[in-house]
Amino acid sequence: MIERENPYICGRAWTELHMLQELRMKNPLVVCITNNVVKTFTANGLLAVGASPVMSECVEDLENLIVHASAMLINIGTVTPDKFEYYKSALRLAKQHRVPVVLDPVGCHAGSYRLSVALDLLDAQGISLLRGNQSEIKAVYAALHDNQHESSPGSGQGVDGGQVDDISSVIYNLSRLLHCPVVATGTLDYVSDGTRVYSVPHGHPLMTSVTGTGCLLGAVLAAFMSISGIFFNRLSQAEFLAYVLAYYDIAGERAAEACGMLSGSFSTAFIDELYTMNDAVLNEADAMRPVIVPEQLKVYFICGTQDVGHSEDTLLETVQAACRGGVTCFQYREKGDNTLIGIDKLATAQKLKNICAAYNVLYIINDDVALAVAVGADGVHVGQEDMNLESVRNYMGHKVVGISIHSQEELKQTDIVHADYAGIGPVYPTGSKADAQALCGPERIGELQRAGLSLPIVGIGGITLDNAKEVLHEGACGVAVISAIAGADDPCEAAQQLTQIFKDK
Ligand SMILES: Nc1ncnc2c1ncn2[C@@H]1O[C@H](COP(=O)(O)OP(=O)(O)OP(=O)(O)O)[C@@H](O)[C@H]1O
Ligand SMILES: Cc1ncsc1CCO
Ligand SMILES: [Mg+2]
Repeated sequence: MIERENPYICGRAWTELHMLQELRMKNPLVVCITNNVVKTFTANGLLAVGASPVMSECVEDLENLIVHASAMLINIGTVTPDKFEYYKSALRLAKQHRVPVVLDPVGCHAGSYRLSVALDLLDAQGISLLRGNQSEIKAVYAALHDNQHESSPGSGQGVDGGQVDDISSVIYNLSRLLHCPVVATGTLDYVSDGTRVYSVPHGHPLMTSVTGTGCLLGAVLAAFMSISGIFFNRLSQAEFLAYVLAYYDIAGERAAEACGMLSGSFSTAFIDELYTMNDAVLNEADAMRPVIVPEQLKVYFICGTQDVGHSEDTLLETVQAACRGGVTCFQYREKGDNTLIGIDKLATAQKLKNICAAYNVLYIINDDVALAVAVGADGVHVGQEDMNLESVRNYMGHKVVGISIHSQEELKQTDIVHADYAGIGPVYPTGSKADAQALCGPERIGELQRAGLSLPIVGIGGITLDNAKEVLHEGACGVAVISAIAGADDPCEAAQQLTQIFKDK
């Protein structure tokens, strides 16, 4: 986290994260129902992190343990029909006792029996987090999304996986389908809570040269799930999990150095690093990076009190209705005469954050970087006239940064590496922006892409149900609207109709 004074929090800065300290203080009991290959490594790894492991193999035993359990891991690595029955009973017991469960669908890309086991467990609705390598996660998504699993012959691979091209979209969509966060590991790790997506640029290839680093990660994530609640006023679920991944992967990097790059010694060195690491590493490192997937930008609603008769109540009602209608992203933009400032703006921004959180809607603040940091928004959107992009990135850290671009000249002047998505417009005439630039038409989107703009793009300005499709056909991932929703008689219905254009695109 960045240490910097913020006018909205009266000179206070972010305090440090103490995730490891909390975990070690709690010393959570993690019940592991795991495969025969990795039991000792998993138990030693959990002890090194500061959790208390117990491996359990039958319901009679689990009925006693569950009363004291803080978390559970179900890893299907050496599944048998009998064990499958046990997993189902374990899941039922965990649900009864409100114990969070991490599912590791080991090898489900390699064999259809494993896949059907993983799908049945997910179908039972008690899984709190799904963690697999990228190939496993992709197999689960393909089965649920395309109904492919019955005929799938398997990949012909072992339990290890490869890289998957569109893995960030896969985990975002899968997390929304399953209503639980999803972690996919590989060269980069990815996590989504169905609202945000982060990549974690850490780890070491040696982590794949010993078996069980993924399996242990599932157990470590389970341990951290047991303390996640105390961080939710500061971190989203996705950020919390990304910090756990960063901790784990940085331990892998340090272990690779320490063991002289030898795979046999790596396991021991890795346990040592998990044991000696402290919270300082999370407060300094480039722990995670934001990822914007096209689906997050589909229907992007922008609103402030100026758009709804200067009434805070109407603003909150309108945003709630839009969220109910299915918008994927909301930007709080308070701009113009007689709009909210200072403490009033802060209070409204906080209420809007709570509404977005309740509906899995990405929450972005317009222009006001300090406000975005103060309320812990998911990101900020800035124009060409605002703070320069590199400063915005430094201030926002791993949060999303959006930038408005109107022309090729502006694209050339923009330090685009610091942005995560671009807003392009005005594509059509609009009455919602007093200082709007010259009309650029939807063609500008394709033109800027051909000129090298590779960020996800949202079109903006005068977009309605009637012209929205042209904007998508030009290459935008989504449409940003103000009046099409805020000015509608029924904002919920207006939002719903805009989401429909993606169904028959
Ligand atoms: N090429 C790589 N470079 C850096 N780190 C990697 C690489 N591949 C995997 N990792 C790290 O290794 C750990 C395990 O991920 P992996 O995807 O190998 O899991 P897995 O296949 O389920 O492992 P297993 O089933 O053997 O336990 C993660 O922390 C991940 O970040
Ligand atoms: C190698 C292997 N086979 C089944 S489980 C397992 C451990 C890594 O997932
Ligand atoms: Mg695995």
